Amino acid sequence: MDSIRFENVSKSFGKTKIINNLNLSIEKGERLILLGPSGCGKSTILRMISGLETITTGNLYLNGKLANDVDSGDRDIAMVFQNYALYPHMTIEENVGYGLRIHKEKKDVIRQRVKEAIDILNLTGLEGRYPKELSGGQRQRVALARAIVKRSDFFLLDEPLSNLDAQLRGQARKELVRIHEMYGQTFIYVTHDQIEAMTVGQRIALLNGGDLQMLDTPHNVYHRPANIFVAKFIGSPSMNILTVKMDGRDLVLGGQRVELPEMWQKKIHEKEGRGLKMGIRPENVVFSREKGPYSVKVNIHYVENYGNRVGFYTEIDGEELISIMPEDEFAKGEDVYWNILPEKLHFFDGETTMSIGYPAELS
Ligand SMILES: Nc1ncnc2c1ncn2[C@@H]1O[C@H](COP(=O)(O)OP(=O)(O)OP(=O)(O)O)[C@@H](O)[C@H]1O
Repeated sequence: MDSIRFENVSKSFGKTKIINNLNLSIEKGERLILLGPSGCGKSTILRMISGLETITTGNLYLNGKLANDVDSGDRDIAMVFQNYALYPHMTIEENVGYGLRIHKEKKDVIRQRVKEAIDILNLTGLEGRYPKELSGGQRQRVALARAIVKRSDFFLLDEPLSNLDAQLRGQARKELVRIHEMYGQTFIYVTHDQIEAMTVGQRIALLNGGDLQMLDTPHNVYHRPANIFVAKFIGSPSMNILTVKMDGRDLVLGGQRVELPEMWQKKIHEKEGRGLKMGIRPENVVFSREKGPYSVKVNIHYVENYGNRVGFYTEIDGEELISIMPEDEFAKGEDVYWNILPEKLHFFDGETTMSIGYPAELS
């Protein structure tokens, strides 16, 4: 049975539609990420699950039961917010146990669960301090401890790491996965950080402008993007997208022709006549001084050294193409071959922007 199910759910504020006919089924115990640009409706979805926001049309089921009109307090939910929302006048221990006290749990149960949460989150020794006496990372762990003591079915996290610096975020990501593995609750995690999405998620729901763009594993979202939006949103620098044309058996780009292997010929010809966009990730763009079986000549316009790798920029018919390679091999102004790797290509319908799919040989 699914644990959370949105069925044709829309949400409007006044006349503005924020969520557009959402159908989304989240499995019990799953770690699902809601990812998308600012304002796409991630927090609104989380708030509808928690009952802090109403549903305009459609149905929401929690553990198989219609929950549209169930009060927030009657949904078995723990939430962690971006600003942690700790009570400043309560000690850490009091903050962590607060939800249990409100629910009138027995004193020894509260004591035991609070101790366990404080241990798990490495807060031992800080029990008597107040939130203002903690670092950002410690406060974030208190917010997590306060949520896990509730042992709720649903664990909702709204950008819980966004106030931490990059190093702490890396540690906290592992911490979150560890906690999920310990308790196995259904975990819904809102972020606009693609690294967090890729590393924490078992599945990612990628949204844009209130529409679900793709729901799949991090691997498939990265390697088999459903459309150009998904392809460009995930990955940094983002996927190169070039406007190309097929002429007979040849792919035409930058006035040059490359005969593609048979597997792509079939796939592309099924979709002919609608304009074609070709995608390739920067790490799969290989430049060389030697011509390969599928090559076009390009001129390097710009070189950027990132320390552990180097970005080479070129243009094809006015569209930018970036290559990320391990070594600083080529100079600005140099002509090189772009040796195209057919198994690393993506093709999209130029009108709908949807992926045309992949040859059977690559699936
Ligand atoms: N109570 C409200 N009244 C009117 N508009 C709202 C309300 N809450 C949210 N919105 C609007 O709904 C849209 C989606 O907001 P939401 O907070 O869900 O986005 P988000 O994807 O979580 O964004 P962010 O990553 O910036 O937090 C935004 O345009 C926002 O301005």
